[in-house]
Amino acid sequence: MSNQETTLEEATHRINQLRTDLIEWTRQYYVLDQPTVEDHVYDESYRQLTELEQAFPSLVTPDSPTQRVGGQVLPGFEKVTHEIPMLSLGDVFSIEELSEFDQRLQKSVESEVSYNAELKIDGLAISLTYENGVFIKGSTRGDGTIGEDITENLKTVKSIPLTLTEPISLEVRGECYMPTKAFIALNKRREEAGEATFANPRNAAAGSLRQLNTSETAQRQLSTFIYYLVNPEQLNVKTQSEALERLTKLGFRTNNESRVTNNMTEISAYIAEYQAKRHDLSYDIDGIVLKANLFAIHDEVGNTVKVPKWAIAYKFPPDEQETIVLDIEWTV
Ligand SMILES: CC(C)(C)c1nc(N2CCN(c3ncccn3)CC2)c2cc(C(N)=O)c(N)nc2n1
Repeated sequence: MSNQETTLEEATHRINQLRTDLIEWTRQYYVLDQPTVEDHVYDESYRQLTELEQAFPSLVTPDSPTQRVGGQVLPGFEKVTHEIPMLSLGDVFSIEELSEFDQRLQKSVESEVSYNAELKIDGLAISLTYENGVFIKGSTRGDGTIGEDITENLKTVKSIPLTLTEPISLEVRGECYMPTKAFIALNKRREEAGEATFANPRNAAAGSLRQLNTSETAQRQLSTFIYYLVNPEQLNVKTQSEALERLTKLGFRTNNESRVTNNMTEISAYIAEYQAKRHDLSYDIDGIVLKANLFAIHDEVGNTVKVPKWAIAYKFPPDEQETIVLDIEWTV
């Protein structure tokens, strides 16, 4: 059927169906890592949606997948103030130090402290704000109080939902990262083009989000793991593990390897498991993050100026690969 014969009503119906399908297929592929349609099916629907939106521009919506390709060259990035500061994390480098942290925390609260153990993704911390379920602002952590508005770049990151499954207003925080495969391919392209390569995926992710040409960001295959719900009481969520489940239901990509641990034995087992599995993952991690699971404990112990007293990062020792590289650089 050629466009001039398509009435506005038919186009509206067709565009709505195409957009709904493409949003769901994007979620399955980029959020759940469980695609259900072949690429050519996705591509054909995407082509039809683009064609119809060009013929009927009034029918384009902010959450249409066609709005994710970027294409603007931004003059710069506005500053954003984080109303609730993005804290840093204290870190420890041994099980003994971790145990001291655990004992200190256990002593300072009545109840038994269980922790939500999470992989520490080696990316860039971001904040995402939604109003009535629509993505309206995304920013970098910056110095924790002032970050940069990178909304247009984050719209090109396919695992970030442009609309939530519920029309609620909230802020979430997480890590934006470049999967190892994308990092290797990017550095290969840059090397072939005679450009400088990135030292590691974290730098590559940071460089990709700082691109003023948003279509360049769109090609960098960035992904996200969301790990923090600001104001969990607003959603009547009591623990970190529950918050992650809620974030997943809302449409965010969360990391499946998180686990509630009830004592140092379980924590040590989690650390050993992921120190061994570290290089089998499709992304870089540099340790694990332990958070008191009950939010009531967060309120009870509070934060210091920079870091929460209810969370700690355990950093893995640099593995032999990193030290060898260091040696080579050192000798050179
Ligand atoms: C919400 C809290 C503060 C407990 C928190 N803070 C984090 N970070 C703070 C320090 N950050 C930071 N970044 C740059 C400079 C200083 N600090 C980078 C994020 C977390 C990072 C990860 C991760 N990487 O996978 C994670 N699973 N949970 C986190 N949770």
